[in-house]
Amino acid sequence: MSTAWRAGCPKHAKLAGVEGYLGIIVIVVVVALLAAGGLFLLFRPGGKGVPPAPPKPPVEEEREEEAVRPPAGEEAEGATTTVPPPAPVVVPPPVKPEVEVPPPSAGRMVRLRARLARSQNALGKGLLELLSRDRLDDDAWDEIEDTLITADVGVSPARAMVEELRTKVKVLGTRTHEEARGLLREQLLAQVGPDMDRTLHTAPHGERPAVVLVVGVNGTGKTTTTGKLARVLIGDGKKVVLAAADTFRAAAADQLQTWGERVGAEVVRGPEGGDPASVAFDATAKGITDKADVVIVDTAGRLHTKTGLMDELGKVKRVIEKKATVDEVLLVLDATTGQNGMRQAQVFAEAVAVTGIALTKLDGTAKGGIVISVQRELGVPVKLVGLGEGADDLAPFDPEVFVDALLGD
Ligand SMILES: Nc1nc2c(ncn2[C@@H]2O[C@H](COP(=O)(O)OP(=O)(O)OP(=O)(O)O)[C@@H](O)[C@H]2O)c(=O)[nH]1
Repeated sequence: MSTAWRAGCPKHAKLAGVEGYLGIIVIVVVVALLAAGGLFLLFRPGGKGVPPAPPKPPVEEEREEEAVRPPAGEEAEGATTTVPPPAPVVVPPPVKPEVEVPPPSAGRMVRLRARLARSQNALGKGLLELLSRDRLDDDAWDEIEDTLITADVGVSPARAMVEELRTKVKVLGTRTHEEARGLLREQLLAQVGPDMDRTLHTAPHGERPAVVLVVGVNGTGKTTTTGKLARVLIGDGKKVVLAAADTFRAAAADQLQTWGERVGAEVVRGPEGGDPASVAFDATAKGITDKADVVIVDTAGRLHTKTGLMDELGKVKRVIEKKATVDEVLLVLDATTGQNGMRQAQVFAEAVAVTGIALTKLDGTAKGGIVISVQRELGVPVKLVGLGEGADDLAPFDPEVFVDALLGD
């Protein structure tokens, strides 16, 4: 039945009216349901209206991600997120080694006297024991002489000492331990030479610094002594420039550089294998410009031929003397090398006019007598002694403190 037909019949017209109402109600309900659904979707917790709080990944992960994030230019094409520019990299300023203020040198040997314990036992105590005997026959005197020779005193100084002691003991007759000690002290001191001039000449000459040339065989402690000496002088209030003129070994220059940085001394160095004289010249010039008090020149200690050595050290000295005066030529000698070391030292002494000896490693030998023999053979005073590997283990040599340390209290 068509709709036109239903409208024509009254029953059907009533029915059509009811159907119309129902349709409207259905439409209203559907619309209401749709509206409610939409509102629900819009306002449900976490819905589009309230942006979800960004998930908080663990802090560690975030850092890792940052670490691998490529630089802005390398971002993948098409990426829409804007990455903040990388934070500027802060490069910490180079750490300057702390400059140490060394203690002044006065009284150092007294502080270090315990380091002579080895020599004390072998030389001092041994001799004192022999000399304190009631009866001193020829054998006892021979033993005294042997003890002196074994301790590197040297044959002729040992004989001279025994002769003197024999005469004194005869006059004195029986002696107490104290008297024997007094006798020995007097004799040892006479041999060490209490009146020798041991001044280290480091006073500047007007505008020009004093120059100290350090020579000696490699391994004797030359570079270490140069560094320690710089500390001694700086501790005494002087301004120091160091010259790394041992250009044959880069390690020697590095070692000196480290010393310089620690104590606050400028270090002048040249290219490896370069001319040592040119480094010495530059350092002297720097000493003048910087108004330094002292320039210390660490030279190479290659023991080739005497002529070669003479030429090399002679040139270094001549070149320095174009600008200043060489006030000291310090020969570094290792006390533990005995007669062999002495022969090598002699070659240096013949090549250059040595003015003083720095006797190193005196703490490592029982043969303290080397102080006596080296002065006698080279004819120059021991001015400095090395009594350990520490930075402040170099002391101006003091004969009385030395002899007292040998004999013990
Ligand atoms: N026990 C002791 N060791 C010392 C003393 N002086 C130096 N030394 C040590 O001796 C060694 C050699 O010292 P260096 O200064 O390198 O010797 P060098 O003569 O300059 O030798 P090169 O650098 O090869 O030219 C180092 O280990 C020093 O620490 C000292 O008085 N006592």
